[in-house]
Amino acid sequence: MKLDSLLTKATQYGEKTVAVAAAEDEEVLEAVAEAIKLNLASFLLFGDQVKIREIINRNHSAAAESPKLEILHAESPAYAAELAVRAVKEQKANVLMKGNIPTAGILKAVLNKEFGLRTGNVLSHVAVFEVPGFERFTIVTDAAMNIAPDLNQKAQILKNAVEIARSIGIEKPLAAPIAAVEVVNPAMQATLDASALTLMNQRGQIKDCLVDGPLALDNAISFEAAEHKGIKSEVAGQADILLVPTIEVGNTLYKSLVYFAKAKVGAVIAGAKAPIVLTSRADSAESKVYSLALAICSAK
Ligand SMILES: CCCC(=O)SCCNC(=O)CCNC(=O)[C@H](O)C(C)(C)COP(=O)(O)OP(=O)(O)OC[C@H]1O[C@@H](n2cnc3c(N)ncnc32)[C@H](O)[C@@H]1OP(=O)(O)O
Repeated sequence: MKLDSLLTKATQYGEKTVAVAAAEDEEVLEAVAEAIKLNLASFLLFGDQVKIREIINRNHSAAAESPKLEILHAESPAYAAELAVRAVKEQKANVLMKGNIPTAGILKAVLNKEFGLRTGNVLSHVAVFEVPGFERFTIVTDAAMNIAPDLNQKAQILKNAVEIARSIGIEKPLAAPIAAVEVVNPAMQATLDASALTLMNQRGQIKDCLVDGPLALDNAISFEAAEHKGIKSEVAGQADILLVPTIEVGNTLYKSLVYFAKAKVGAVIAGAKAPIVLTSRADSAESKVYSLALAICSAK
């Protein structure tokens, strides 16, 4: 499947609004202008209004006059994050997007007890990849938020990924909890958690997906590798979701796919009251637009 299909899908959800925190950022505004051109959403831009206006007038004259764009001044990036988060909480916007503010800064606003977007669930990062040579999407979680999740957190991270998969048309995703080996080794916590998640799925504690693990990365995505090991599994060789054991594994896999495999990616933080787009400077403008499309598809 192609990430371009999400651009079409995202336009079919009626008018959605994205609140951008600290929007005074060249790359973020490039993605906003492109999203407006594609008719993906309307935008509330919180931040330094002089800088925002200057960037838009200089680089995006078509978007400058668009009724889909509103600029709301905030004295500091932290205050812009608070205002953007509040706009989502008050349902003036359906999606939150990070601008020129550190990741930890916006996540702290999202987790704020008074005005944040907590639901009681674990929030987690879900990345959807279009990998050259692979027909299906590959979903990696969690590459960017939860550092070393325990079993309970992994179960919730998986549920978040299943929701995202279903929002883009994968009705019953196949999920592989990834470890270094495909057998249970009591010395490797990832294999113990993977087998518990598999049983939780069989007992109906994790729904709307098929979980089988532990699987090593090769058995999860390659039929040949799985066959070579004699693994009998409905997930092996065709996993839609790769649930990684730690942020280091996920982050390295994410960056390997982008830099070595030239994969395209869109990603969101799921599990909050609304999806959150956390782009970084290193992301391409295309990737930022895919992330916006993914967030719009998964917004309630
Ligand atoms: C893949 C490309 C993009 C990247 O490379 S991004 C770079 C890598 N990512 C990162 O550096 C972020 C890694 N994560 C973190 O730094 C931290 O976990 C994070 C998200 C900032 C939260 O840290 P802190 O603000 O210090 O939070 P804390 O642990 O003190 O907890 C404060 C309250 O928030 C809650 N919380 C933290 N993480 C949560 C989660 N995932 N889901 C739901 N709730 C969560 C936590 O339970 C705590 O609640 P309470 O105050 O005890 O009620």
